[in-house]
Amino acid sequence: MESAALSGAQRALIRQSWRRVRREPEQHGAVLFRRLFDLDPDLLPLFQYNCKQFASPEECLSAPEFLDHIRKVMLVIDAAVNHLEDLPCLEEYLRNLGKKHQAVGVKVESFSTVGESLLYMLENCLGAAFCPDAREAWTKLYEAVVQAMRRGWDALPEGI
Ligand code: HEM
Repeated sequence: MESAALSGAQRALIRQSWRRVRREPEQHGAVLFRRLFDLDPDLLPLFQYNCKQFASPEECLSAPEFLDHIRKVMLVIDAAVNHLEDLPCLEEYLRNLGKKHQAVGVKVESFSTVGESLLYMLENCLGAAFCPDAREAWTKLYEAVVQAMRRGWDALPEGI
């Protein structure tokens, strides 16, 4: 993972903004996923627990299993923020996470929409404090995370 791309100032901006978000991960994670389903409603059917499909984003957003997924996503972002100086130590975990998402039918392109939703959530939570420099720093960090997950897709043999 390319950690060199993040400057010291960018790492500071990321840590500072995440301090506000991490206080209420479920609430902010729900803003992220509500936005995701607004931008791409076709992602809803990918979330099925015990083979049951959700009838609406609202139903999904109130299911305990999905709330667990929200917590898992926020924990991965938290881990990235806690390892800004050493992102490569997350490489193997993220590559495997990418593989798992491919296995449940996620398309790698959908992670761009997740990125847009993440920026939306940060703006929603931080307001004016989410300045253009902070947006750029978060965009770089998210890209590094997705690049590592993408390598999980690339790692699979063809035809699987
Ligand atoms: C298009 C967006 C996404 C979809 C459709 C999706 C879907 C899923 C599904 C169906 C599962 C398995 C069931 C579950 O554990 O709830 C899962 C697991 C998981 N997802 Fe996602 N996910 C998405 C984005 C993300 C992102 C952005 C992250 C973190 C950066 C993430 C982190 C995780 C984690 C940590 C697990 C548990 C993996 C394990 O069991 O080891 N997901 N995801």
